[in-house]
Amino acid sequence: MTEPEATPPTAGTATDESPVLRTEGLERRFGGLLAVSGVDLALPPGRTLGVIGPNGAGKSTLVNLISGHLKPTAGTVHVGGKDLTGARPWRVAHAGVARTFQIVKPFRGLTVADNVAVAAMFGPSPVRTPAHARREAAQVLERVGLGGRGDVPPAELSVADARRLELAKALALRPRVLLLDEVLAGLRPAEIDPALRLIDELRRDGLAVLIIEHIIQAIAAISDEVLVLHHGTVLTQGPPRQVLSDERVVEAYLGHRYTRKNRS
Ligand SMILES: Nc1ncnc2c1ncn2[C@@H]1O[C@H](COP(=O)(O)OP(=O)(O)OP(=O)(O)O)[C@@H](O)[C@H]1O
Repeated sequence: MTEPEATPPTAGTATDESPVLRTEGLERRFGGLLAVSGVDLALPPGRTLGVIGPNGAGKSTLVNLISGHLKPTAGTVHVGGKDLTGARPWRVAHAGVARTFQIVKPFRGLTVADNVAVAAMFGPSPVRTPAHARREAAQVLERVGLGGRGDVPPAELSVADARRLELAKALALRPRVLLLDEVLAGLRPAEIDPALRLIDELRRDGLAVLIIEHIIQAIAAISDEVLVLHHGTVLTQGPPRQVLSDERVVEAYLGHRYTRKNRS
């Protein structure tokens, strides 16, 4: 019998790496409502998972269960092989998971740079001096395109810059997993492409990215896989092209206007 020809590994992909984030049977009930039910996901470093679904599908609840802002009623969350099911947010952050919030949450009394420096000081690495934290903050602000805005109060930022600050605070924690909850919301069309490029650069640097987003073209452009939530359960998961043409996804979420527009 002849041996099958070996297929060389694809450069730059991380499919063979073990997942840095894994959930199994994740569930959250609110009284009689099953907001999230039986969600299994496995996200390796250097990959982006897009999470989509109708309003109320359970997307933010899923992120809150991973980040420790909500406790699951069943199931598990592992980060880097460590069981963090039901752990508090600071423990999850120390294990390398950072997140942004749908509604931005800066410390209003601090400058933009100090908001990021505070995040840097609470990161998983050993205690840093304020001067060190400020230097890190300056680097992160540069990276997200807020280099010249460190001295202003967050209230003076535009919607796009406020979202950049939210991302900078997450990155200052030096995470391995980045959870992005609608970071593109409120951005003007011209601001979306640079934001997507930045997220993709972070993925190429080795971060595992989970992004919730309603802008389907954006999700399709940057996700390696798309997971569709519907009534709290996974309707389907797979490569963007396959998922976005799935009749069940069209029926439950996208609508036929989307498919007609994208076929023409
Ligand atoms: N703290 C809570 N208490 C009770 N019900 C909640 C709570 N948080 C969320 N829910 C309910 O759980 C379900 C899932 O909500 P979730 O916010 O996760 O949906 P979503 O997919 O993020 O929606 P959207 O796209 O509108 O942000 C909804 O029915 C919501 O009303």
